Amino acid sequence: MKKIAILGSTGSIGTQTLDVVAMHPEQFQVEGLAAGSNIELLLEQVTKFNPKKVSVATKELADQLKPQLPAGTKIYYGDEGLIEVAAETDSEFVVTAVMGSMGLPSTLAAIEAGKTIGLANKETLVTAGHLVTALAKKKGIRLLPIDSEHSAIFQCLNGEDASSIRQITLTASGGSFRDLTREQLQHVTVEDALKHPNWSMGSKITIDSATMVNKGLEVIEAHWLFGLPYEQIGVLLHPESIIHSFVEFRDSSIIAQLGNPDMRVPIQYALTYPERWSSPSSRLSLAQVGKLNFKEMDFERFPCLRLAFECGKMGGTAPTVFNAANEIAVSRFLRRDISFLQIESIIEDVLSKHQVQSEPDLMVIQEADHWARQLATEWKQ
Ligand SMILES: NC(=O)C1=CN([C@@H]2O[C@H](COP(=O)(O)OP(=O)(O)OC[C@H]3O[C@@H](n4cnc5c(N)ncnc54)[C@H](OP(=O)(O)O)[C@@H]3O)[C@@H](O)[C@H]2O)C=CC1
Ligand SMILES: CC(=O)[C@@H](O)[C@H](O)COP(=O)(O)O
Ligand SMILES: [Mn+2]
Repeated sequence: MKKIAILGSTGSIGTQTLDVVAMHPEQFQVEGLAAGSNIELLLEQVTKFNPKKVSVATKELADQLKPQLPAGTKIYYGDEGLIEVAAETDSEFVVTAVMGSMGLPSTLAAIEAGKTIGLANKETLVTAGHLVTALAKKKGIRLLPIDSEHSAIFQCLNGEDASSIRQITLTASGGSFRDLTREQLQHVTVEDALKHPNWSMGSKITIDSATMVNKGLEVIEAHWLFGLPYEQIGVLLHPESIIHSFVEFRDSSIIAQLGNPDMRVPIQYALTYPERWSSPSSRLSLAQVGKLNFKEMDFERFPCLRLAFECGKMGGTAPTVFNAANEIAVSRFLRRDISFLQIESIIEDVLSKHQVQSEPDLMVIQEADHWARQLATEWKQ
């Protein structure tokens, strides 16, 4: 029986992780669950999975939930609560599925405590990839990808190392507005942006997909997970999201991973690695699909992808600032405070004012993150 903890259990990845757990009740024991403010759903999850520790965003929420919890479940809150669930349970495996760079301290704490990581929270690796991967290496900890593209690359590699690779290619659906011109993007709404063509996900990542920031974050995530230079990481537009990503090896063989878009597959693969278990995901019929489409990425149409490559290559605090500015810009767009195209204006403006620091330690990373958030919050046209 594998003992696990889930950070962000009430979100899109968190609930699908619990779906996988529920399909294999003899194989998993849930030791800890951390949520933000959805205490009704957290309580349902506690009733069903009986964790020993839970955490919520604030003391007020913890006080509200506490009287309803079974005697065996302890409750914590805030950043320390998240770290408690990440590092201080009997779990051997932690799924990191909170949204944003707020997941960094708990991910570091889980690694420090010797837990295997099922990594969904890509912002953590973008913000401080050098610190996370160095700590994982020092502790001998595996970072198993949950993000669909990275799970695909991981499956294609199947143990082969970076020296066999000519290039990896991450596929991109193009997001909610892939067929719109930049002119048309001026008038799009939040509701339209939230309609992803292929995946049902949390609102922040759905907006990131429409701006192509998501693919930019994934390029940086791939750099850290697979130890590849940016010159060996490509992106290809693939509207159907059937090929989740592929690897071209140095002998010119290409291996791709395919399947219907269903996050339960990469989540389960991370949880059961190196084994493959049966899954309820619908089978892919290529005969029914008939045809798959591909297109070169247009960096003029999707400038955030170009910015992400530039920040990745610059390194240091550049990706930290790219990510933090984007997190604030997306939350402002979702609050209808700025327009869709102003998301990229904010990222560009904040980056243009940033003095990149190389080899940043955790404190420098946190300062850069904080600085970028403040500028992005105050940004006006
Ligand atoms: N959704 C997907 O298919 C994919 C997601 N990812 C990545 O996975 C991560 C999660 O994405 P997704 O599941 O879509 O996001 P959601 O917005 O659906 O979920 C976010 C989770 O974080 C929790 N949370 C928010 N604030 C806090 C807090 N202060 N303390 C603890 N938990 C908190 C939320 O709790 P609550 O709701 O209770 O407030 C929720 O459980 C992101 O980094 C995303 O990029 C990667 C690939 C695919
Ligand atoms: C499911 C998943 O992994 C998301 O990150 C997904 O990749 C979003 O797709 P696009 O960013 O390609 O629209
Ligand atoms: Mn992805």
